[in-house]
Amino acid sequence: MSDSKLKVVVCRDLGPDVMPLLLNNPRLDVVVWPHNSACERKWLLENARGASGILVMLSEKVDEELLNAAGPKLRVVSTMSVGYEHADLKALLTRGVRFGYTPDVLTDAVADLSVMLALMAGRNTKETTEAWPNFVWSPFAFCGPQLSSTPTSPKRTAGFIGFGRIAQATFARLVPFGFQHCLYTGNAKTAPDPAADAALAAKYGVKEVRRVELDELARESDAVFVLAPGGPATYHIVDEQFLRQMKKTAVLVNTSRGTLVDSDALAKALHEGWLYGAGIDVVEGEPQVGLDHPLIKAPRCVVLPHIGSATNETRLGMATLTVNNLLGGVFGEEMPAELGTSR
Ligand SMILES: O=CC(=O)O
Repeated sequence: MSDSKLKVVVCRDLGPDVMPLLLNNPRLDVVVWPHNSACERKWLLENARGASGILVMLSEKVDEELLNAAGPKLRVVSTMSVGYEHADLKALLTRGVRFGYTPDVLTDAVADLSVMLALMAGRNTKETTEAWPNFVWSPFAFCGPQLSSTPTSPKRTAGFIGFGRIAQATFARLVPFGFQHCLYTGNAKTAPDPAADAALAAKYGVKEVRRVELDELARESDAVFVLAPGGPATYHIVDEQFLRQMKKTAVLVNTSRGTLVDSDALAKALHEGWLYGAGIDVVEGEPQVGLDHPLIKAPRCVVLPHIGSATNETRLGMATLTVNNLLGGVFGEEMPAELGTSR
């Protein structure tokens, strides 16, 4: 490596549309993990030495060990994710290392998938897709609760654990399904704000947007969406007590982090019919999830392999933003989405 070039380490090849932004930059020496799999820790620690920038995925832990291995030239870590539980922000801050992430670009894709999972959970998708070749049609086979409101059951309430950008985009999609009530749990450190709730209700043209306690949300919601960040504060926030209070016709959707839902409790709830169904994009223990995982075996439970943002448009947007964050940090310029400054 020539001394005048800045070294950047990239933990996944981001493909022909995005990699040239790095590879064609004459001021950079680019080191890329050469396999289509999660980057090996040993390789990362060895190659990080002397790097000015590191581009990571959710699978790479950004901790003291990695920052020490990189050393004092490190200026920026850029993650291709909106979540950042894998990064030790205190350790980054102490060293003055900037951190980029990918908010906003994935909001619509994850909101789309959240609604899709709510529909799939109520319509027995797991059982129906496994029905052939022994399926015999009958009038009430596979019937489940309807997500949209009906003349005989007009009221629909959505409950959101976490009410950030993705949750609000999800609610906007549910309004045409007849959801006139929106309940959400807020950050315990901030006070409820009825005026802000009334403004949101007016924005969506619905009867109610209201911050509530977890118990009321469990009792009143027809569809519960888990959309809060992971970490110790939200660990198993959906537990047996929560699930026992849900309506028997309700569905639960988790598109945030597997750790928010107690998998054993949810499996038991589905086996015993405390709620109707579940749509899960993130599970505890991923990506090492075997067929013996309690949620894979649970009835009326659709489990996807963490594909919330997996559309062509969104993943390309995320990859481009991640690289632009890296470039901004490495060259001491503005980063389009720097944690702490971008929102
Ligand atoms: O889970 C996905 C992300 O954090 O981007």
